[in-house]
Amino acid sequence: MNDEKSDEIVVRCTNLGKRFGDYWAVSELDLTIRKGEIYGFLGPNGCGKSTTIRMLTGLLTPSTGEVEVLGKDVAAQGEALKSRIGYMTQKFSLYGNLTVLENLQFVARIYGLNSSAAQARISELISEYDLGSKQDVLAESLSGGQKQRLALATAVIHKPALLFLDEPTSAVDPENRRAFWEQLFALSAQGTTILVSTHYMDEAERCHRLAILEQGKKRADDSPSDLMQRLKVHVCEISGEQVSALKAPLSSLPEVISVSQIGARLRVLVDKRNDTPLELLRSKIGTEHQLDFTRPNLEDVFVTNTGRGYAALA
Ligand SMILES: Nc1ncnc2c1ncn2[C@@H]1O[C@H](COP(=O)(O)OP(=O)(O)OP(=O)(O)O)[C@@H](O)[C@H]1O
Repeated sequence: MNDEKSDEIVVRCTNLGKRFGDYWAVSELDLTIRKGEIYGFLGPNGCGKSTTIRMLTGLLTPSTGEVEVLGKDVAAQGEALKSRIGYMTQKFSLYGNLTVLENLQFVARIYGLNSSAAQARISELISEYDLGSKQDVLAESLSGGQKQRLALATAVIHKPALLFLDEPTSAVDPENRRAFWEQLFALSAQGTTILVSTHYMDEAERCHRLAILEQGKKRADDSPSDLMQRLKVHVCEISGEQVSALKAPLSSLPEVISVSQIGARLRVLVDKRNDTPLELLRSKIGTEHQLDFTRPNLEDVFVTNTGRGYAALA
């Protein structure tokens, strides 16, 4: 995002909900997303990320609520928005039996670019997304990372103001994921607003702002650093011999929200309403192990805003 933060609101929805039969896949969702932001939806499988994105793009009609995108009411003016938004799904909607170049030419035609504009834009994208050596290769023969780059290139061919990415990196390795995020930051710096769904913490941490979703409801919504700062738990770490034996006794403490093992260490989240967490844990584990506070991370935010953590701290 540009350093100069924009206040222009690109997506606003209130009380958004979607019911399938008796089941509310999304409910009571309020969102405000500003120009140039990379806004993340973080949540487990089935929490309603794709359903929300499909409602925001106008592909799915909401059961409740209103959605305004780029200043237009999606229900009434959805058609006018199509040329201003881009959408990339986890399945990379590419034509496997067309080459890289043919995929780009085809999508350029769909968006109504005339042939000289299309040619110029396609050469720009081929160079920007490093597809030069692959332009005559069938899309189905590309590697996961190359498919992802081509899918992003097709999603932005018409320079959309708003880009929706539904779990765009689930099929690629960490190096490709990092490179992909560099491309997202470049788009954001040019003013493109990006909404990205993910269940990867490292990816969520890169977003300017995040909504944590669970069972179709928004549990929290802020910048990753503010979410970490506002944690309702103390984050403690225990190291030493055979820490796994400590898991059960620590979990039995009502003040302990979660205990998770990371290698030879235990990460223990203690309700912040307890003022003396180290004393509390020490009383349970004895004197053999090292015990101290440690820096919070986004996983702590996730654990405390979903499931048992959410119920215990609400
Ligand atoms: N067309 C549909 N008919 C019935 N139920 C649906 C439909 N689409 C989604 N659902 C249900 O709504 C819930 C939310 O689904 P959604 O695909 O939005 O979740 P998600 O967070 O994107 O999950 P994932 O990470 O697995 O893609 C799920 O329980 C799903 O089964």
